[in-house]
Amino acid sequence: MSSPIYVAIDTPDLARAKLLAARVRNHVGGLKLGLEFFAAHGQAGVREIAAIGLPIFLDLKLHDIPNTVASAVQALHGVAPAILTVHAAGGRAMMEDAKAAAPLGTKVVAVTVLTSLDASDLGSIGVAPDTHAQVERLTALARDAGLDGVVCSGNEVAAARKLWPKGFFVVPGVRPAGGDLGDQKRVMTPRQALDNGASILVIGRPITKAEDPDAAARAIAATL
Ligand SMILES: O=c1ccn([C@@H]2O[C@H](COP(=O)(O)O)[C@@H](O)[C@H]2O)c(=O)[nH]1
Repeated sequence: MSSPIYVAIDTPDLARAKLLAARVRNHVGGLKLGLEFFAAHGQAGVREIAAIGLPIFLDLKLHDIPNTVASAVQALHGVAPAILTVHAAGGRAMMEDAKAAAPLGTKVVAVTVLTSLDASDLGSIGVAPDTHAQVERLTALARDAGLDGVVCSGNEVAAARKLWPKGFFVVPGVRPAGGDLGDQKRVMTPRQALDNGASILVIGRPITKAEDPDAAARAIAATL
């Protein structure tokens, strides 16, 4: 079985992205490319990283009116990522149209509550300050819209899976015990996140900022 670890290759530097991907490729299950990389290198860059041979998770977190999101998803057929993200807050119609426009075989998953937010952040944007309730609400919406799964933190993944036993659960905000949190607020260790029901773990800086990224990836994999 392949590793549940997807490494977030968050850099606008193509040469560094390729180097990081090559260094970790034997210890992880996939590579995640996000806004930082896509804004700098677009689909041509995604194809260069995909050539390494691991599944690509394209984390664009699309959030717009349904027609715009569906057109953007349609335009991604040239790279056909294994996983693609939209924001659940875009609503049911947006998620339905995104899934309908996606290439066959691409899992479309919805971001519920960003792992960089806590209850008081939700309050500050006019949402009831309860991250669990908001994740549950948006998980049910994504399920009913026909998506493949959701993104949430390890704190909510067990409750989300209860609502959607066959869903695909992506968990970022993953830190080895005692690791630097950076801007993440809802975090969990890799082992705990898997035990709680994560399908895959997204791990960036604990690997990419380590002095020896392959050793860091190996060490995390050994805890699973
Ligand atoms: O809620 C979310 C959704 C996506 N992410 C992304 O995951 C990685 C995490 O990187 P770390 O360096 O391990 O913190 C990053 O690419 C985010 O864009 C998230 O963190 N939380």
